[in-house]
Amino acid sequence: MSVNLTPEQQRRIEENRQRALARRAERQAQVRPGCAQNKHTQPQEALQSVHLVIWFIQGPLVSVQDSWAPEATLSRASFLCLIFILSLQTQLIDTKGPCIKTVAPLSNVSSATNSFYGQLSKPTPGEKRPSKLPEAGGSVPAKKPAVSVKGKCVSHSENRFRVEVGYHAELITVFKTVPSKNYDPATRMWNFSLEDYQMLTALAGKCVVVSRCRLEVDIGYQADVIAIFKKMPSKNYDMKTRKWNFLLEDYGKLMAELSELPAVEMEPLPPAVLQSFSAQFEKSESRAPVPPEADLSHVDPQLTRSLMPFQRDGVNFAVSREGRLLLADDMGLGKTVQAICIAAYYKSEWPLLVVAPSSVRFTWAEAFRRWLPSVRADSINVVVTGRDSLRSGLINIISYDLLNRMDKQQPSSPFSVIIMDESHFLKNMKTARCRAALPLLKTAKRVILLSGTPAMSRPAELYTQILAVRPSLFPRFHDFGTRYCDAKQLPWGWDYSGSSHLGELKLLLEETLMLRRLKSEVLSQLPAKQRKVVTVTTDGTNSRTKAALNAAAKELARGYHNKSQEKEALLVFFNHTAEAKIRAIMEYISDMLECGREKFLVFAHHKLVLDSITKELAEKGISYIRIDGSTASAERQQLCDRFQSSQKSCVAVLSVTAANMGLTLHSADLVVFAELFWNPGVLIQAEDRVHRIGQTSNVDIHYLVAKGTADDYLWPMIQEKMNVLEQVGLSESNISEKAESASFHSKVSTQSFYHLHLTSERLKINHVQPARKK
Ligand SMILES: Nc1ncnc2c1ncn2[C@@H]1O[C@H](COP(=O)(O)OP(=O)(O)OP(=O)(O)O)[C@@H](O)[C@H]1O
Repeated sequence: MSVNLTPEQQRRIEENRQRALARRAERQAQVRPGCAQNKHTQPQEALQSVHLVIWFIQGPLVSVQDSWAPEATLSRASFLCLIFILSLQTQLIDTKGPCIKTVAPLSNVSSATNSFYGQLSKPTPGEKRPSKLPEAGGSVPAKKPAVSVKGKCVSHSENRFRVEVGYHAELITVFKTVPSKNYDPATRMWNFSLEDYQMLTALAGKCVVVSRCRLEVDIGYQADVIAIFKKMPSKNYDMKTRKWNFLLEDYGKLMAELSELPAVEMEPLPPAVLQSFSAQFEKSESRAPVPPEADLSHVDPQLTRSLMPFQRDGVNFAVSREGRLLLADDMGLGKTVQAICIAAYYKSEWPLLVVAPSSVRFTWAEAFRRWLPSVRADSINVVVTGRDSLRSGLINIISYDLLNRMDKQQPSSPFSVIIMDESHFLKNMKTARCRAALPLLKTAKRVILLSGTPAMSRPAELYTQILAVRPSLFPRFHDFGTRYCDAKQLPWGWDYSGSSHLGELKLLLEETLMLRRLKSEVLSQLPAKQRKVVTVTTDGTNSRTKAALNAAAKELARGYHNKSQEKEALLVFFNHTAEAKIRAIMEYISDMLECGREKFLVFAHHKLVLDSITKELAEKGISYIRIDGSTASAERQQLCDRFQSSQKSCVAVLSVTAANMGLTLHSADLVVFAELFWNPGVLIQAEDRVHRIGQTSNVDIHYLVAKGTADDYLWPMIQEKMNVLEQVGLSESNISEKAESASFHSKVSTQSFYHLHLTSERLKINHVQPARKK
């Protein structure tokens, strides 16, 4: 519950604050006589400054932002359980050195809305800080490092709070400057009036880039701050976000002015942002310059003539970035052909290395033969075993896993042009494949990363790809993690699994290294994709399976402290779910065939499910292809060709993990997900085997979801991850939000009946049959 401060209380707070500031200025002048007149003299013994940061950790107790606003609604109770960090500037005294002017920005302040900086660390009103324009890799006023002391603010008595913190001499000096100070010998702690709370704290804020040319300031209310905002030529107040935004070219001026305010601490933009938008800080332009047309006269005309206009733009972008980019076009937009053209532009620097998932190595060889007929077929070397040479061809194609083994044989890399297909394979720095690939990428002059889903679940997965293309942007993962992964320090270490400032990350990637076009943007003629969630039941499964399913559900529901135990329990539940869903899956497939859907894809995860489907299709005499982890790379293309050219009913039974990429199966227009998978990127990739260049019909995607199974956990998890990817521009649409919903009840159930809330006109016609009740 919050209690509004009366205007009188607010006035008194402000008066107290001003009085305290004046007293402090006076005292400093006494302690450092030279300093008052001459800012470049420093006292011998006085403490320079103390920097106080307070973190609210108990959200429900306090309206954090309000707590520093003059019209604050600050709860008295909110002082309970406040955690603060006292950061002491430990600059030592040097008679000849300059007086303190600036304070280091605290790197551990997590957000503008929940942190306070101590005004006592600030220059006194008479002191001036140097105002600087941003420099690449630097920030606005340089500040000295601070040391943090952790403690708590706790309710002491009515209208008073006490600070629970270990002994710190400098801190005590600060406490003694607070007008309402009182030392309680019983608790052996200092306590203060609530009215002096603001004296100990300061308003913290930060800038976030919100468009190519504008930044937004995230800060609480303070009249002086608003006055500065209003002075900025490019000021704009966004009524929706209730925040002020400015052109990037005003950033230096804005920061310099804000740094003059004693009770305000602004966190500067990260160096990577300053570096990426450096031209924008000079003069902000809303439109990115169009890359000049690259001279492709030396590339095979067969290839250049076939490029679609957006693909040609992709090549121009790559050349304008000197052959280093992450091409993140939607699946099926022809990244392969663009990559081949970009690599061909740099042919004088070959041999070329292509690293790809093992399942698509031969597809790549085929693509080179098709698009670059000028390269002799025998100069294309597909590495198949660890004993093969990696350097024998002009074009060398190898899988990620083999690369790891080859890397040990061949210490120095001869490759200056490298294509990394499905570059999200590099998402985990700790994996052997990533460790093998990064040194190669480091020495290569041209780095062409391809992925329709560069991050499958969270922003942290982008880091290695950014490092590969632009190593100078975030040399340290932690810097990336604190800004974009909502890094949190937990008792066992840092957690980077979150996400933050996603809009800025998207802009930064687009500005520097990533090109991503969506099908909806560039292929207006490509038909729509319609998703439907079909609820199936597990009725009719045998009692043993049901019992196992229920036991697994209970096990998961009991709650875990440990994430890995919880994951394990979910996996067990997922396994039992597979078995419990088999009957419903089979009925759904039969129904699709019965109602005239002749060709479609069925994705499943468990071998048991894949086996059951193929067994039943074989028994019914329905033609099918199957691609799973055991299918040889060379055989996959033949199976796809068979499916693509088949004129009669044919079902492609595919493993969601082994067949979600590198395949073109657009002769079908329906994809059924018999099982879910926790990684939304994998699901979208799988969908796009059908929704790609060459598709002429609307595409239907059906997700079979069973209530009371692991799907209840997986579906929301997928949705949540999808939301994050959508914000960073790496997913066109949220699977579940845009999906229509339908229910499909098993025929064998005691209540079995067709209850399909059908959405597609075609299905409606086929399914409007008398309800088949038992
Ligand atoms: N300019 C073009 N002319 C003719 N066919 C093209 C062209 N560009 C792409 N295609 C065809 O479109 C299909 C999809 O291309 P490709 O496999 O390169 O897409 P992708 O973006 O790499 O997809 P994924 O991310 O799913 O691997 C392929 O069959 C390819 O041959």
